[in-house]
Amino acid sequence: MSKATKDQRVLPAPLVKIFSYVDEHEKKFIETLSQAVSIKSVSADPDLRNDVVKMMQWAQVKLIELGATTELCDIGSQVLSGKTVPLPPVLLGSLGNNPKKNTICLYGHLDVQPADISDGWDSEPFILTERNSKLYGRGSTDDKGPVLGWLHAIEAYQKTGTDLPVNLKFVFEGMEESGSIGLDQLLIKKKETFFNDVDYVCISDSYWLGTEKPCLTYGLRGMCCFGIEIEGSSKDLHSGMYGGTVYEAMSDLIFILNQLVDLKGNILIPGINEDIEPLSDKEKELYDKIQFDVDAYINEISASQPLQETKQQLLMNNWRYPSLSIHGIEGAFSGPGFKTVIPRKVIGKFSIRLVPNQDPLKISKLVKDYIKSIWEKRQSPNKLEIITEGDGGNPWMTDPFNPHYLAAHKATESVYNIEPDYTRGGGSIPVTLTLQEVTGKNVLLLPMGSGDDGAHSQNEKIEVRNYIEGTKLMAAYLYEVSKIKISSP
Ligand SMILES: NCC(=O)N[C@@H](Cc1c[nH]cn1)C(=O)O
Ligand SMILES: [Zn+2]
Ligand SMILES: [Zn+2]
Repeated sequence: MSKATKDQRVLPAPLVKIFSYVDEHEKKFIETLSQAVSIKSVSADPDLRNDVVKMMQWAQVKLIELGATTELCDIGSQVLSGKTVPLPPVLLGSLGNNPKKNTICLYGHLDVQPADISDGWDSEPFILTERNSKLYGRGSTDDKGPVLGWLHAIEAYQKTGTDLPVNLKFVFEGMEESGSIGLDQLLIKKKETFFNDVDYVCISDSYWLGTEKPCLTYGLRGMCCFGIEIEGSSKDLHSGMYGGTVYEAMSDLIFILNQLVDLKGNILIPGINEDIEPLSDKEKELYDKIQFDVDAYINEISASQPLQETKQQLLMNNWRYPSLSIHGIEGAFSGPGFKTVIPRKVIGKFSIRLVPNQDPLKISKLVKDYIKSIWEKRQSPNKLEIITEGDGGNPWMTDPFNPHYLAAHKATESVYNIEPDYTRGGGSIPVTLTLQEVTGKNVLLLPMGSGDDGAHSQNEKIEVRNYIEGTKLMAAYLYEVSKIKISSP
């Protein structure tokens, strides 16, 4: 038995039951997301490291409840803000080992970006709050909602008595928002064992371009994070007593930060654009076809105007050219009012998003050489140190015209009754290229959330529609990907 969807597209019979189950369990699925959001799994904060561990253990219980075999893998420790802290374990899981079924590896992350109501949230970031069919909370869309989507899609198969048509391998980490430190080494170690029978990899950790049209993501930028540490004295100083008598660390830092990028976003580091792939006519055409409303994009964030005039230029700048962003200054006074102090040590933090062909190590060297050359000119007696976070993340891009993307395309049509757009993303998921390399198989990025979800920002949310239809999309994807005939080598 099968059922026709709105525009008479025929929905395969197992999906009819599964979709109904998902609709009937909307409240329960939201409640589970609310539990996940309540765990403050901020990977950047050493004081919250236990919460990230708790989050990983919570997810392990969920996988076990679905019948998966699991392992929490120790990946060592890191030095964070001067303290040695253990890295959160990576959760690996397996469900099913039928040699006749395709094996799909699902990756997601359970750590989140920092958040505090004082940053300007309208409700507590770690209490999932529903307003106008939108679920607000840190991690709701990045990436706890999508991870739960997979678990709920599997539950829907099981509870409706539908045979899960694929074997699954799970890779859930707790350090993605902090450079995925330690993950690559573990995955490379497991290449011949855990990953040896994987046929496809799917990651749900990107977003639609806009708010209405579903997308399949086929490219991501990479990333390098830097800290410029300048130390001027052994303690903060009264600016009345010491102002005019010492070389100030903050002025040195601003001098450097101001020479990284110009008003139009051009990166001022010599050689930075050397390896960027030239734009072909074929690629140029792709940007014309994409549905993207520049005004809506800019209005949604209440910015005054875009950096580029046209849709095409804006998309290219976000997807195929590198960008440099300055994020903050550790050690600088940032509270209300005036604290008339000269900070003793400041760390300016910035990152560069990298594009295909750019190598994080090469870029790192260019950046360090450039900062040293500026520092030389400054002739300050203060101490300078350049800090990097991990090894940086590689950019990733795939050719989406293959059976795997076609399966996701069909799944999208089953749920949304519309063909997805094929888009790239400006963000980074460092593990994408590693998963492609350790499995030797195609990686698909299947977004659940919408372009205005505000990941990393105040009032991050996922719409109930995206959460629930996205769960159906994952179930439909597992159905479609199971149908791909893979010839044995
Ligand atoms: N949803 C993916 C994501 O947000 N990734 C982060 C990765 C990151 C953060 N710090 C270092 N790497 C991103 O900012 O793109
Ligand atoms: Zn994410
Ligand atoms: Zn993120």
